Amino acid sequence: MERKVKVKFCGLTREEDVVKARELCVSYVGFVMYPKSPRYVSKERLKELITIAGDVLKVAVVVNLPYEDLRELLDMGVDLLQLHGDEDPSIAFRVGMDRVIKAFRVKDGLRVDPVWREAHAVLLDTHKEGTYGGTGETFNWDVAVSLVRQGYRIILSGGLTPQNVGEAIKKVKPYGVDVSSGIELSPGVKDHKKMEEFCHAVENP
Ligand SMILES: O=C(O)c1ccccc1N[C@@H]1O[C@H](COP(=O)(O)O)[C@@H](O)[C@H]1O
Repeated sequence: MERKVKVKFCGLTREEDVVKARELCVSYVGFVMYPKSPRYVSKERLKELITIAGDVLKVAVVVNLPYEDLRELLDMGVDLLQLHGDEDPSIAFRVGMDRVIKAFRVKDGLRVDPVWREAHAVLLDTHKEGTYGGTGETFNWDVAVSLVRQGYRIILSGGLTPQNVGEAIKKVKPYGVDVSSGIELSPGVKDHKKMEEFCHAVENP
């Protein structure tokens, strides 16, 4: 039997969007803890949002934070840390590899250290100079196909939308798919119709 592709909705900032995600096909909700992002949520806001996320896995998206801050996020009730910067495996081993989604911003010549196979998953996003994520742009999915074939548990991200996610799933066969700007009205404000359409497209690729 075909395995169901996991869905992660990322960059949530509003209660109503978390509630809507719970009602849909979503396994993970992500909150961006990077202060320069237009989708940034503070720790206080994170606390409020994770209390309404229910059984959905709660992911804190972070960029190059020190160990103490990562530990604090886990202690607050976050299930997984999405390391979206230039983090070294050593910090992931310190917090627990099974609590880590390691994000890579894909560009030519990307090399993934095999040690990241031990992480919960490897997330592939689009590389764009001057930004860490949320670009809304796709990358060459052949890179993802190759890593899936090498046995990595891949969450495909970067520019996914209700229109292209079916094609992406058929080509890459990822463990999961992740979307932020493709289901938005504006940065941090999700469009409930697009959220529904995204889930429909994942379930009917
Ligand atoms: O969204 C951001 O501003 C952001 C900032 C810093 C790190 C990651 C960020 N976003 C992540 O980027 C991917 C892809 O987003 P998109 O679908 O292409 O818009 C996703 O995991 C976001 O959480």
